[in-house]
Amino acid sequence: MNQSMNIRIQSPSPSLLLLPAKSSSRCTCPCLRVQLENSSSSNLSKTSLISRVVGDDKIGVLLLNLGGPETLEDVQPFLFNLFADPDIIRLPRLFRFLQNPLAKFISVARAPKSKEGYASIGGGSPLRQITDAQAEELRKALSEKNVPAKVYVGMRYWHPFTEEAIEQIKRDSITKLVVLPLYPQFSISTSGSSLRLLESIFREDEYLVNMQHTVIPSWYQREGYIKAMADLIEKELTNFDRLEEVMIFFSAHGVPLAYVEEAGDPYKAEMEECVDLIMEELEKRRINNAYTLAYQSRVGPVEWLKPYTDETIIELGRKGVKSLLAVPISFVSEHIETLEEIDVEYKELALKSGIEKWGRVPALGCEPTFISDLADAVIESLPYVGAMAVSNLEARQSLVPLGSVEELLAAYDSQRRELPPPVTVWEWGWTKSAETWNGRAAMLAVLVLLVLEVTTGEGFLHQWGLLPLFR
Ligand SMILES: C=CC1=C(C)c2cc3[nH]c(cc4nc(cc5[nH]c(cc1n2)c(C)c5CCC(=O)O)C(CCC(=O)O)=C4C)c(C)c3C=C
Ligand SMILES: [Fe+2]
Repeated sequence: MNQSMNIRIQSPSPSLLLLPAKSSSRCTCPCLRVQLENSSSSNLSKTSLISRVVGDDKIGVLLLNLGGPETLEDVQPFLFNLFADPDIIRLPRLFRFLQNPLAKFISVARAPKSKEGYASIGGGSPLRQITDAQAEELRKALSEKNVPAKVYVGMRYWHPFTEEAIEQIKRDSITKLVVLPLYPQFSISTSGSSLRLLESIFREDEYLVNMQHTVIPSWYQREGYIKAMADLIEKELTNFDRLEEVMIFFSAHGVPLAYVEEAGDPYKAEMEECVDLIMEELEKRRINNAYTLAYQSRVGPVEWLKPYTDETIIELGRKGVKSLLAVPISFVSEHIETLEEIDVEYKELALKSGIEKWGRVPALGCEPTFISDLADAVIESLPYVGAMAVSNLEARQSLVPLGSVEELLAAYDSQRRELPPPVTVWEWGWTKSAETWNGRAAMLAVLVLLVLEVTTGEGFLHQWGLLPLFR
């Protein structure tokens, strides 16, 4: 949808500038392009141009990520933070007051199963450690490209929280900031949620008003990233005896279907395009294997993006596929859903379903081609000085459809406003206020029942077999 998405969010103040993440090898980013074009006539080296862009500024890069529990005790509060996010559990405006009680309920109900998963991968998520390492490698890569920068990590649901990173950015007196979500593809539930939080922090902070900043909303189309993914797949294929018979199985984290179909989340379109680009790159290397894309890790009772990974594995086994290479595609670090769900659960399912040889491509982590490409993305997106930034922004806007992310978030919000409530009880009343109070009373009653169910282990959800849906 938005291969060259770039817009300026029209927020009160300050605005977040969203820039496209162009490929370094065919950089069309006007700010740098203008500079580089000028350079050939004035014989300035690329290095001195970059140092002119950087000037006396203190450059910061903020990596946004999900965060994960570091110990088993962290699991329930981490899940609470996740489910308390209105971009993860979407309640109609009338029922927003139930967001936290509901998050409490679901986090308590889900914690035992999640803890088992985290216990099986060593007692906690590796996400903080890996993201810190990526930040350090990115800092080094930027420094090698003559852009001295500090790189910060801001997690959405666990330490170091985005708020903590922002405080450090202020303490370090950063003057130019590039915001880089570590999700290759944009989803309302991941980058969207982090950017929404960031916008609310920026809006209320006087220091941040004066700091230039740009956002790279997604970067799945970058040549360096695509090549790095193709490299990993190519290497892993060599572990199979008859590599031309291996089915390349892209498994992406799912999102509820309504995000895409009703709220305009570009996630599915970006994911499909990303897979196509990787396969095109492999074809250039004469690797023409069959491939498929499916979605994993669904949570809760609603429909998610299909096909589901588990159902697809069973189907492939039934069709006689014998060798499968799983490729986690929506995330660039190892995490619970690669280490436990793919490596243990899906592998077991595949072997049971008749697949004889199973392989898995590792997550990118600190792979050098990838990190170097991220550094290029940052350099191409550096907020540029004063009026130049505005005129270049206008130039950029003429290259691409305007307002993609803004429209996306606006569409999402308006859809949320129009959503019918999850239960119809609030329509009992015959005045607005009666409706409101009827609704609140009914939801509270449901909550009390839910809490009783969780504490006693008995009740209507268990009877209807619904509780396991949260597990
Ligand atoms: C692109 C990646 C991700 C999308 C999209 C996404 C959406 C999404 N996730 C949940 C619920 C849970 N996610 C959990 C963990 C988790 N999610 C992602 C990535 C995406 N989520 C990662 C990388 C991780 C693992 C972090 C780690 O600790 O290693 C969890 C907790 C784990 C568990 O209990 O299974 C939940 C719950 C929803 C509801 C959602 C979209 C609405
Ligand atoms: Fe998730």
